[in-house]
Amino acid sequence: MNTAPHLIDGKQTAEDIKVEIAAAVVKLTATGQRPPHLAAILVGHDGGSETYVRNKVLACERVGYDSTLLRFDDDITEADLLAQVGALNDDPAIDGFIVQLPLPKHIDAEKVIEAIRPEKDVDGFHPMNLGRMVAGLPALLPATPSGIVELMARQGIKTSGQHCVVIGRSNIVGTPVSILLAKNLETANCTVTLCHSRTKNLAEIVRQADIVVAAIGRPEFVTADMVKPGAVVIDVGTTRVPDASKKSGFTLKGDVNFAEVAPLAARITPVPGGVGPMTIAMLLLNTLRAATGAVYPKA
Ligand SMILES: NC(=O)C1=CN([C@@H]2O[C@H](COP(=O)(O)OP(=O)(O)OC[C@H]3O[C@@H](n4cnc5c(N)ncnc54)[C@H](OP(=O)(O)O)[C@@H]3O)[C@@H](O)[C@H]2O)C=CC1
Ligand SMILES: Nc1nc(=O)c2c([nH]1)NC[C@@H]1CN(c3ccc(C(=O)N[C@@H](CCC(=O)O)C(=O)O)cc3)C=[N+]21
Repeated sequence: MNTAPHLIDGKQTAEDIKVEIAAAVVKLTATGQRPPHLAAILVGHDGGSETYVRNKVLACERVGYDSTLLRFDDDITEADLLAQVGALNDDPAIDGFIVQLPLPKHIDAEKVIEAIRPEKDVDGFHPMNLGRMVAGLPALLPATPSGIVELMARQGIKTSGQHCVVIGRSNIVGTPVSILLAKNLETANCTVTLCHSRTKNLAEIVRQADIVVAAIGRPEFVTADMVKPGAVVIDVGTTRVPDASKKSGFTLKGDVNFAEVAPLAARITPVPGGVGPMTIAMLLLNTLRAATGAVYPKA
């Protein structure tokens, strides 16, 4: 079975974007400005989070940004974490920062996100940025949803008038991507259905989709019987499933049963190498926009 030609290569597309960003950094620094500076706060020792944060820091170096990683044990108090957020807010050498999720249970993640200054919120999770996005105002857009839109745009996938079924309604993926895809934007104008754990007849609804976006965190949840032949399938899920045959001890699984679904999909994103690298590319792009005052003009 040859599935390669219809793979949506997120890794390559993300590389293309990083080359563009690196060129913009060269231009910026040639005018005497310092390079953009991204900081990340990581609490605890979750393996997945460590990988993503490390990938983000490496990506910064690749495009010529400065980066700072602040690590804390998972017994850090909410007050101490909020103080760290405040320090980054006030640090003129930091253009943008993220607080890696999930946070330990004793910390209110909403409170931490709201404490981030919107102009430094390069994750686009702050209610100000989400609200501006909904209103169609310039905003720092959440990285995974905007990465999905950008990936489809650069891969020439037709979205206008298409029925897109999003599975999952989290604040960081499902809800914002459904809003973006429904907007009157060049790569959007979809008719969107948003499904979640209370959806009745989920399989039947997903089968009506021209475009499926799966963001639930359940490995191989979307099976062949749920997908209309010729549909475009975007797999956001990244779950580490124990695998003794791997040196790392796990395999990264998407929310789509790739072996079953790939043969009948028109185009499909792989995991890894699909949406994940785009998330990082869009985070870098947001950092450039924050550094240059593209959304919130610098004082
Ligand atoms: N590639 C990337 O860059 C990124 C990948 N991810 C990955 O995407 C996945 C989803 O992440 P995230 O959105 O944060 O996850 P959350 O756990 O926050 O949300 C999961 C959503 O899926 C819904 N859901 C769960 N089970 C079912 C089911 N059986 N049927 C229908 N809906 C269901 C939930 O519904 P309800 O609301 O009713 O509970 C919820 O809305 C994870 O694997 C995560 O690792 C996340 C961010 C970035
Ligand atoms: N504040 C915050 N912002 C986030 O953006 C955020 C977060 N918290 N918490 C967790 C989720 C998850 N997430 C991913 C990012 C990149 C890959 C990625 O690059 N994946 C590679 C593989 C990486 C690997 O090998 O494990 C790929 O799919 O090809 C995956 C997942 C961002 N998230």
